[in-house]
Amino acid sequence: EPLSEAKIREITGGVDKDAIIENGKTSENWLNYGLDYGEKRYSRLNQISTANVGELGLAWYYDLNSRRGVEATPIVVDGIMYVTSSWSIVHAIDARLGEEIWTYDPQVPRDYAEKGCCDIVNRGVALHKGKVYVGTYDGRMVALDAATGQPVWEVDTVIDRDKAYTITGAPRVVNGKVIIGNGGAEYGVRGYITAYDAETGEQAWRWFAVPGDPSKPFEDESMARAALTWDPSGKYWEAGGGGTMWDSMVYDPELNLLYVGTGNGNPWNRDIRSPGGGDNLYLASIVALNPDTGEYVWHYQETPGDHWDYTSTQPLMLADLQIDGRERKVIMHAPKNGFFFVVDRTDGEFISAENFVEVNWAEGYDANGRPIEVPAARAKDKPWETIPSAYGAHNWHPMAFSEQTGLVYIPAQGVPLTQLPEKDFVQDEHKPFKFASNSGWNLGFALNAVAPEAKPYGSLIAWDPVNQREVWRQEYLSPWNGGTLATAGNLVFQGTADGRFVAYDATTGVTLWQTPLGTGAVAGPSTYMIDGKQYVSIAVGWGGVYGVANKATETVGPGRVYTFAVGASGEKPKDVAMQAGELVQGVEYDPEHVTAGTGLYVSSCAQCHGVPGVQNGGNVPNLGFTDANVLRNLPDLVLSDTFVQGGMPDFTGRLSKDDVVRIQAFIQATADAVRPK
Ligand SMILES: O=C(O)c1cc(C(=O)O)c2c(n1)C(=O)C(=O)c1cc(C(=O)O)[nH]c1-2
Ligand SMILES: [Ca+2]
Repeated sequence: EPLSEAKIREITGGVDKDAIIENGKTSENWLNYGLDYGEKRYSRLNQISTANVGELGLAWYYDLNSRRGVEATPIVVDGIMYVTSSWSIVHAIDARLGEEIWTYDPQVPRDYAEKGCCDIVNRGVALHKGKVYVGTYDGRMVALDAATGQPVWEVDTVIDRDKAYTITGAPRVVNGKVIIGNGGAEYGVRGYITAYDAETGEQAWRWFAVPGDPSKPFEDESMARAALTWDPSGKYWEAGGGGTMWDSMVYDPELNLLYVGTGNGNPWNRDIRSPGGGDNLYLASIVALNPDTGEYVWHYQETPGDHWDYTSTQPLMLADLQIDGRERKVIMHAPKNGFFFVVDRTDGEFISAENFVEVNWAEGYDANGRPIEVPAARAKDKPWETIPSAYGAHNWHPMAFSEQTGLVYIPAQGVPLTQLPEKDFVQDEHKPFKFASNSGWNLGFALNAVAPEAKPYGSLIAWDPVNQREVWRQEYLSPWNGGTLATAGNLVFQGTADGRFVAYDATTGVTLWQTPLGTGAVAGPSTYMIDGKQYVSIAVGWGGVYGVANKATETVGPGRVYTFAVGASGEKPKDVAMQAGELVQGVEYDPEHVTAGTGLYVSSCAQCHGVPGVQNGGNVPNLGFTDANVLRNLPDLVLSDTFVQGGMPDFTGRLSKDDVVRIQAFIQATADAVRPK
């Protein structure tokens, strides 16, 4: 029997601060992005355990009708699930049956796709007193009636529509305010976070992560102090500075503090952004704010003077740990820079940091919490192989902390990359070989101008945060594996890049159960009870920044939610086998065009399509494996709106027909060069 609107109103109407805190004692529901306010993703449910996890079967699946990245953690209350798919589309699902209640499409203009760095993704909704909140890719915050999916209010979060601001993160609701940060620091924006009254949408406060033009009054004291750490000769405020808070926000109700992770600088290259050096506050930091006023309380900067896209937006986690015989209220964090941080969340005091993967930019952290840098990592005239790279030793994929084992389960990785400082950099200039600059990127580095030596890897690391050491590790076929979930059944769940959903023994790392998902999974799973039975759900849909151009599965499937229960025996839909890619052949070209074509490909195509014939294509096709007729027609296709509905720009006015002929030459020549003789 379908749920009535009245029933949905009654159930969702009860979701508020008290309900989230109360739910922390049982984990019956999944009411907030990371489960509880501290976002440990540790469920107290233990009906599914190491003893019976082998009997998990498919309860239901639900098609999200999307072909791009799905990064959302399903929110569930009393059998009602809310999840998002690509293009910020919201699905309300009856989780008893796996059937649609409603969907809401915010109609993001498809040509907005190129204004975000990293796929048209969304990490999910917030739920509060009968309303569902979604941040849209084009930067709006929309409140929906949880029973009908009808918009109740909508606000534009973007302060300057000439800049490439996006939203990909899940909003959080704290003390009756819905809070969201924006993305855009690869392009050149000034990062900020905004709180709106959850009932009306009226703006309550806004906090900027970096200072604006120092010749004008600063918004607050924290900006005045931050400005002292930037060199104004670089006119950082014209590009915006960066510091976008595009993912993590956690809340401590006792201390009434909101913690956010801030992003990288713009451009990435500090020598351009702030020529005289400086820490460039508050880039790559954990910042504590008063959630009622937006006032700055304290910060801890993990990567002073960021130069490598070492964002600190990765999921933060609050726990109470026994350290040196004392109980400490801490934040645990594994940002892109490869170190695992434990910080006192009452005042931001540094407790410890150890690298959880190989790193080459710093030797460690001193007692004051400053990195001991390797000088060559800031070489001005030489290429530097970044380990970890801008993909992060850990990215947005949520980690989990088991209160049973005391271990943090980190989706860790390495994706090889070199960066070479760019000469004669001009902000917002489209220039051949300047990566993605025809879509507005500004890095101040050439990427992979020199081939990296490292090999890609992906691992699940079980990390002891007190002793700062690895306890066990699972190696994967590929980087870019999904978020983790820990449960009181002594289990860790994770979806993988190679298309499996796996349950591990949380203590030993032994694989206890796995099932194919048809496509790579990147999102975090959730678990909940319905009518006395425990379920585990995961939203799949391969994508995100690594997933647009690479994949590790032999099959492709649409975005789906899969839900599992002990003893269930539902049938999985058939996976579609990938057509084995054949390198494109026989398109005539002028070899003299190849070098110019390479530069234009790097500035216009590589961000999504990857290296022709070398990468295999992710959720966007690799052009080395395209049909010869498509490649012959490339000028017509690129200089038209043919693929705009899929998110590809019409390059009319930004590339000439001659330019595209050169790109065509590069693609065919590269396919010929990599073809086995
Ligand atoms: O600087 C930014 O504003 C910004 C935004 C985003 C985003 O909103 O998705 C990502 C990144 N940076 C980023 O550096 C990054 O590695 C990344 C990966 C992803 C993803 O969803 O897979 N988003 C982002
Ligand atoms: Ca970034």
